[in-house]
Amino acid sequence: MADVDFIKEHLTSHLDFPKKGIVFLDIFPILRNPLAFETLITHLLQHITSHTIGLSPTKNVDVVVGLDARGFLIGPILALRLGAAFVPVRKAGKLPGTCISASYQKEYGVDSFEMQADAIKPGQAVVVVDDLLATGGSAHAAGELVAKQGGKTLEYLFIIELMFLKGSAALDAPVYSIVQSDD
Ligand SMILES: O=P(O)(O)OC[C@H]1O[C@H](OP(=O)(O)OP(=O)(O)O)[C@H](O)[C@@H]1O
Ligand SMILES: Nc1ncnc2[nH]cnc12
Repeated sequence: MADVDFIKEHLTSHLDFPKKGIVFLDIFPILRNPLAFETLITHLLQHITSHTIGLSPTKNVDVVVGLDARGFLIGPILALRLGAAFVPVRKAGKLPGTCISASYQKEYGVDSFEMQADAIKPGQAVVVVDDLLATGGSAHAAGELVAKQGGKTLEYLFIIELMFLKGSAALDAPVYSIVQSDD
């Protein structure tokens, strides 16, 4: 698809960042180009509204959950255009008020995520968005936080999926990624 190729052209890779042996895929060149950024957002919205299982003409996405930090660049825009709430999942210690937490292992370390305790209401339909799926640890922890509040994750959305890490196997809902990387 032309739009996928156009998005792909704006990804760059950085060997040995942030640690030796990691090939870091950078999405920021997409955001530097307004047409590429618009293409990305339109692609994801088109996917959500026409393919996300659990949606129908009468059933909408209630909440877009975005992961700290690069999920914050995409999630709020999707939420606004869908007429949905945006809820951040942040690294531990960054959110005020009562929070729920979940810890996770990622491609290069251990971390803990938090969500504000009243952010999602039982039964709400949720999509979780981030820039990249690696081991699935981060997205799994986010899904755990959604489930703890009684939300229903319909789908996990990413710009890039590192296929060799098989992160989608860790998740409790379908995964959609625009670009699949094998190395
Ligand atoms: O599937 P996983 O193995 O959990 O890895 C994916 C996560 O790793 C990266 O974020 P990172 O933890 O580097 O944090 P940052 O966004 O604050 O840089 C990326 O943006 C995802 O959130
Ligand atoms: N290889 C990678 N590139 C960018 N972000 C990542 N997060 C985890 N692994 C990553």
